[in-house]
Amino acid sequence: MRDAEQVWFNGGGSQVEAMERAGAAVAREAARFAIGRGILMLAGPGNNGGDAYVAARLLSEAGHDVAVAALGGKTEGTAAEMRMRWHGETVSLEEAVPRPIVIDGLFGTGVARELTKDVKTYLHHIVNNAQFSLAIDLPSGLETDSGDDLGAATMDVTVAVGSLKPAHMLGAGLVRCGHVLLADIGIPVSGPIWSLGRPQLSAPAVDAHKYSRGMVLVVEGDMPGASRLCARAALHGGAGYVMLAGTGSAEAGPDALVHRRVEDAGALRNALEDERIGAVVIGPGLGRSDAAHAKLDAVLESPHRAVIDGDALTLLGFETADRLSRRDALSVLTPHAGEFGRMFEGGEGGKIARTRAAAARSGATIVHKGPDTVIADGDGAIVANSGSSWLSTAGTGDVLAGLVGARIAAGGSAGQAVWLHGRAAQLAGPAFAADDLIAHIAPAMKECL
Ligand SMILES: NC(=O)C1=CN([C@@H]2O[C@H](COP(=O)(O)OP(=O)(O)OC[C@H]3O[C@@H](n4cnc5c(N)ncnc54)[C@H](O)[C@@H]3O)[C@@H](O)[C@H]2O)[C@@H](O)CC1
Ligand SMILES: [K+]
Repeated sequence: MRDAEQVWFNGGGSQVEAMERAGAAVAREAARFAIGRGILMLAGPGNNGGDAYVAARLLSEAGHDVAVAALGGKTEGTAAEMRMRWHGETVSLEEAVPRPIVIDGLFGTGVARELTKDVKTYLHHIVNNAQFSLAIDLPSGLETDSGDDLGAATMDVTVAVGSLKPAHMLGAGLVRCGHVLLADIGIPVSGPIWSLGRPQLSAPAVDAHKYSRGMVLVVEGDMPGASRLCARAALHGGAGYVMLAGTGSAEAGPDALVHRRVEDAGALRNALEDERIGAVVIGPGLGRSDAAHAKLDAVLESPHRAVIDGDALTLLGFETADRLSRRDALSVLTPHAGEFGRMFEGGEGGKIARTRAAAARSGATIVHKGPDTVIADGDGAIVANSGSSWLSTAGTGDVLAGLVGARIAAGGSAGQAVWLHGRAAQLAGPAFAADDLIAHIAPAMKECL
């Protein structure tokens, strides 16, 4: 957004015009919710406050009852001009009395440090005593690139100005923002970071056969249930052929699943010689024995696309970037936060920046899981909000790994798998077990055809 604004200013756009548009967008949304109730507008010293003064003026002109509570200190630049154009009631934040509607324009993308105790106390008191709260651009006290909480209050609605910022989809922002509305202010925005939308998929071609649909080999581990969940998800994720390669202890599950006896890494290497394989999945229930390690080596040394999950990520540890950057074929890693930390310790910035850096170092696509899943590769990042907090149950990661295998074997993307997984969870409703999730993948896919 910062870059987009700069380009727009260079092309003759003015700060005043941008702020008028932002304030107008906020006033439009606020009016829909206010329905005649009194409005308290909180205004800070920067441009977020500038937006607030514009919105206060426009709402007041439209007949709303508006008071402004201004943060002490000097207002600068365009915001100062907008403050001068506001002729209504203004009190200090300390003096402000809560009103039914609160609009928070204290700080936006410019918040640079923890809110002071005083500001935080007043802000929370006012928001908690309002019937409805709306944040301009971001809840004040939410760090824009990481979603870190620097003292923000939880809002009902946040009007994102011009584009979504990472904090609308990451970390504490998931709770603090409430419902996010995106207001177009006529400034074109583009960049390498996206939010995940519903993918467009197509039905198999008329001449499709099981191998052209994508063959997925799932390496069975010490916990056969996990491998089986993964393989079943791959079947329902659209793969044409799914083979579970192991010692047969997982021999159960749908008859469509092909079991191949693979005792050790040597046998796995033989199985991996099949050129028809579209993707290999290793990690779900794999275990961390020497035998598991040897199987992982066999997969990494194969020329196939690979999905690396669970124990396989822990086995790789700090060698991940080194080993994966030597692979020619696509590798997709699906770590949760703990596994990510064991592979790529440290790293600067928020989840998006850290995941992009790890993708650049390893050459892999990284699906950094959580309620704010970040999918990064060399081209950029896509952020996905999970779809359902009920996904926080054992086995859902195995299902995702199988789905990623199915989609990349079919020439699709990890993002498709993440979307299908989240949507299947929504369709499954509350308190599902990972097994049940699989039955909802096909209905989720139907929405993409
Ligand atoms: N640049 C533009 O022309 C546009 C900016 N827009 C608005 O401008 C916002 C960004 O404006 P700014 O960059 O001025 O930044 P903000 O208005 O978010 O905040 C910056 C100000 O807050 C102070 N500050 C930061 N953290 C603080 C803390 N913890 N305690 C006390 N003071 C603190 C800073 O010293 C600075 O004065 C966006 O979020 C959006 O609302 C919109 O008007 C659209 C156009
Ligand atoms: K704000």
